[in-house]
Amino acid sequence: MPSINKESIVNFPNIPPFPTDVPTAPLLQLSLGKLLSGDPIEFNRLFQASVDIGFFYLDFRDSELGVSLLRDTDELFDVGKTLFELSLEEKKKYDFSAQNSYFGYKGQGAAVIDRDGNLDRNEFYNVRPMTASKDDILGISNQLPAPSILQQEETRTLLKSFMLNSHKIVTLILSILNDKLGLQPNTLPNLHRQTSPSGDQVRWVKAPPQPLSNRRVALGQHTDFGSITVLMNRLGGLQVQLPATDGSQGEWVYVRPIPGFAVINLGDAMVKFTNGLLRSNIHRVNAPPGAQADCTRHSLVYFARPEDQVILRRLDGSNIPGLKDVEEEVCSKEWIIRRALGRRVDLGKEIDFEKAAGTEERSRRRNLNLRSE
Ligand SMILES: O=C(O)CCC(=O)C(=O)O
Ligand SMILES: [Fe+2]
Repeated sequence: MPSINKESIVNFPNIPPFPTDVPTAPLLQLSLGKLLSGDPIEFNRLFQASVDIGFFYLDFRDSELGVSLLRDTDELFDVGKTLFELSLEEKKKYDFSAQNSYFGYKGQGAAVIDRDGNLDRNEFYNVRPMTASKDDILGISNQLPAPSILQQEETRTLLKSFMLNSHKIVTLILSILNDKLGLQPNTLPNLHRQTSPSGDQVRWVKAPPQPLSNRRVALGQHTDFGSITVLMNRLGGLQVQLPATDGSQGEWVYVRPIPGFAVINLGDAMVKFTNGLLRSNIHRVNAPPGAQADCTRHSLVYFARPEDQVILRRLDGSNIPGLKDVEEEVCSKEWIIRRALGRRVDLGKEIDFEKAAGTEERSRRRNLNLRSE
């Protein structure tokens, strides 16, 4: 058993407890240690969670890989706090959306979150991938300017470690799903090589406390546009929409952050690769519940997305349902740009809310693959 000496692995320091009287999502808690050791029961649970809701907890405490990620997460939370403390004027220098890039900074209120035109209430900072072969966190294609904290050697080493280790987890999950889907060996991992250009990124999210009289959703409901998301949360606020069983709107429930665990979810690419067998569930970030609402909420996310040129369409696996309709031919890069920038209000373009949508309609439909128990 790896040694655990960081307090945040046992509890989250300096934040009020998550309340006990709000509805929470009954997500499966999987063990990274068991997945790494090839436990077939844990493989089955992973597949089931991916079909049923597309969200699960992953216990990072029981393997060296997981503990290393928890340590990096603690330090990267601190980097994120310092990063967002820069002046707005400075941060805006790193907003590259006008260049059709979704890397860098997104200010609060830069995107619409619903059809009524309400604006988001959080800042993002997205960094480019670190590849195993190229020693540059800020680009495997063209390098973007970055604030000095991200250029420091220490931060780069930390980001490199976090990206490489997160991607190991992503590759493990993809290989397990690959085999359950009856795909040729390594089909899914080979569409996500960290050495190729892709939309992989690390994101820091910051949402300040909202005014008492007007607390609402900060990050609008969405499905993630990539393949696998590794999310590190401390404060509540994340909510998933449970699959509805009777055609009505599913209930919104909180995902309670658990110390030592990541929240993993599947994105649109997995829906498209499997013709809807796997689920990319709708989620959003609401004001944190109870006393937590008075705190500033930070989160750290690793997004793994298919390589830029990969076409998002059904893969030929023996357990993947056949197609009834003709599929749209869209590559990963185009899909990500459409989704990531399609709801930005600061680009001088008219917003077509529906056009920037993902696989929500599929997620909203009752998943016919749901077990009947
Ligand atoms: O901050 C969170 O908990 C979730 C963020 C999220 O869903 C996203 O960035 O796609
Ligand atoms: Fe998300």
